[in-house]
Amino acid sequence: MKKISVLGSTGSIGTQTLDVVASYPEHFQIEGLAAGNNIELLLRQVQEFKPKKVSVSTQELADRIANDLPAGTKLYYGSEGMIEVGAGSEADTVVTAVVGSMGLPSTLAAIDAGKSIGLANKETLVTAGHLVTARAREKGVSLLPIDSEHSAIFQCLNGERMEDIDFITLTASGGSFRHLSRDELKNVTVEDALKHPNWSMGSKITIDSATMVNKGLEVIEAHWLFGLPYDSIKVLLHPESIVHSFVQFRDSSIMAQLGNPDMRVPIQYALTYPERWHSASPQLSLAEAGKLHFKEMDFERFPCLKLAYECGRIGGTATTVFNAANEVAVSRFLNRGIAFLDIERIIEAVLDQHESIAEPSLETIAHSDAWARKVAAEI
Ligand SMILES: NC(=O)C1=CN([C@@H]2O[C@H](COP(=O)(O)OP(=O)(O)OC[C@H]3O[C@@H](n4cnc5c(N)ncnc54)[C@H](OP(=O)(O)O)[C@@H]3O)[C@@H](O)[C@H]2O)C=CC1
Ligand SMILES: CC(=O)[C@@H](O)[C@H](O)COP(=O)(O)O
Ligand SMILES: [Mn+2]
Repeated sequence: MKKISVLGSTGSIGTQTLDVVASYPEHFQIEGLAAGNNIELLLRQVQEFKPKKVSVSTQELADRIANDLPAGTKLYYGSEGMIEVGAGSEADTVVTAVVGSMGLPSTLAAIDAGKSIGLANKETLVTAGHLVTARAREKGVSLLPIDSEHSAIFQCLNGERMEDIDFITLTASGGSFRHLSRDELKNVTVEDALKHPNWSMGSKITIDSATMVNKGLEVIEAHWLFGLPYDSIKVLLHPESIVHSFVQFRDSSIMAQLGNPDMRVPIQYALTYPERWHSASPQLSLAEAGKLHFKEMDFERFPCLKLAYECGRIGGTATTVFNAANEVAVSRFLNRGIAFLDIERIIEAVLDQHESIAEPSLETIAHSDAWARKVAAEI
């Protein structure tokens, strides 16, 4: 029996993780569930999966559900609550499915407690990749990628030697506005931005996909997960999202991982690795897919990707600030406070005011993250 805790159980990745768990009740057991504000869904999950520990974002929400929990379920709240549900549980694997750099403390705590990490929360690696990967190495803890592109690369690298890699390529759908010119982006709406062509995901990552920040975050995520220099990480437009990513080796072979756009596949792989179990996800038919398309990335059309590479190459707190400025800008856009193109304008303006600090401590990262959020909120 594999014991699992899910941080962000009520979100897109969280609910799909529980779908996978529910399809193998004899092999998986839920130890802990952490949600933000969606207490109705959390309570339904508690009834179904009977976790020993649950957490919500605030004390007020905890008070509201305290009497609705079964006697054996312990209740926590806030950042400490998430740590309790992950690191403080009996789980073997903690799935990090919250959004944003707020997932960093609970991820680090879970690593310190020796838990395997099913890593969806890419912002933690962008914010503090050197600390997360160093701690995981020190503790002998696996960081198993859930992000579809990174799961693909991880699968392609199985049994391979790093010195045989020429480069890896992350595929990008192009997002909701891939058919629009930069001029046409001026007046796009939040509703249109939230219509991803291939994937059904949470709102923040869907906006990141439209700005191409998501691919930028993923380039930095790949740098930390696979230890590759930025020159060896490429991005290619692939509108169908069927080839999830690929590796090009020095003997001119390419290894790719393909499948329908369905996150239950990489989630399940992270939970069953190194085994492969039957999946409820429909098999991909290449005959039905017919043609697959690929196109070079246009960095002028998608300047946020260029910015992400620049920050990655600078290193230190540059990526922390890139991520934090983006989180604030996306939230302002989703709240209808700014226009779509203001997202990239804000990220750029915050970065212009930042001098990167190399090899930052956790304290320096927290300080840079907070500084970037304050500046991004006031632009
Ligand atoms: N969705 C996808 O297909 C993919 C997502 N990812 C990454 O996975 C992560 C999760 O994304 P996604 O599932 O789309 O996001 P969602 O917005 O769908 O879900 C976010 C989850 O985080 C919870 N949460 C928010 N604030 C808090 C808080 N203060 N305390 C505790 N929990 C909180 C939410 O709770 P509540 O709803 O209860 O408020 C929810 O459960 C992101 O880092 C994303 O980049 C990566 C690849 C694919
Ligand atoms: C499902 C997943 O992994 C997302 O990160 C997805 O990749 C978003 O799609 P694009 O960023 O390619 O539009
Ligand atoms: Mn992805």
